[in-house]
Amino acid sequence: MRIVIEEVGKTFLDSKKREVTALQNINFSIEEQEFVVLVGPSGCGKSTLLNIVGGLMSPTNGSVYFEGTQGKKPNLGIVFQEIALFPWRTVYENVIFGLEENGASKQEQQEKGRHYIEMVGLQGFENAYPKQLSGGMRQRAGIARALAIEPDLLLMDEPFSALDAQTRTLMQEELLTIWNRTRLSTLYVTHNIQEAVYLADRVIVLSRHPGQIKSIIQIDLPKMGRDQEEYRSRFEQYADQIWQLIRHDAQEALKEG
Ligand SMILES: Nc1ncnc2c1ncn2[C@@H]1O[C@H](COP(=O)(O)OP(=O)(O)OP(=O)(O)O)[C@@H](O)[C@H]1O
Repeated sequence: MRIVIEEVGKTFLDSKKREVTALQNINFSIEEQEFVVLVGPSGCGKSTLLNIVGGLMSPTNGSVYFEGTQGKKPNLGIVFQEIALFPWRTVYENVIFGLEENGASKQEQQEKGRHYIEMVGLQGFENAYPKQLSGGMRQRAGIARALAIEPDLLLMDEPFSALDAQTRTLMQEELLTIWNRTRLSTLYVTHNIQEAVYLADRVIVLSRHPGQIKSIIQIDLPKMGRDQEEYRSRFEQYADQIWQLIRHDAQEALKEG
């Protein structure tokens, strides 16, 4: 599905009731089967924008259109950094949660539950509870739950940032493999530039105060296997280009704490 973000702005009131413009004049689209990554320093409005696209927050200005839904509510799969699994449900029960909510038949729940548990590599853990799983496994379960409803758009907000570096690298690889099988339109938030270049078809770089689009960069590297030796120098060029765009804002963010 194609999603259009048009003239989106968001203003908050801070603790002293002063207006803070978190987002201003945001225009971009997420094309059918496109993986778009939002990147920018702390406080540039990445999460706010993701929440607005996901309908969890309303914009002060502008709109988000889901093309072809004819006014019907789009189906959204959401994965957050904090693993929001229900602790009292098993992996299987967590994965089929959205299907139950959508009124899917028991047979559909079973088929899709099994399919997506297998896709994220959690077969054998269907009856485990979240507390019995490692952080990486919990994130896999969260991803399976988001995928099971076969969403029109997959939204991911720093899904791997609480994981250790090695698990994170492995999960990035797995996410690409999963994405390659599902080809879902995806909006992914990170402040990790390497992760952005590794995953994205396009990287949207945000500046802060107010959060605006600084640049949109198409990553012209093959989608799979970008970390191979032959692409290393182009990979690093993209990463450097993005860092140069963010550097000043990141320094300012650091000063403000
Ligand atoms: N509910 C709120 N009330 C007031 N200000 C808010 C609220 N939510 C966000 N903000 C402000 O809006 C700006 C953008 O915040 P947001 O969390 O979207 O940024 P971010 O890029 O996701 O940051 P980080 O990378 O640190 O998570 C910040 O200045 C933040 O303080």
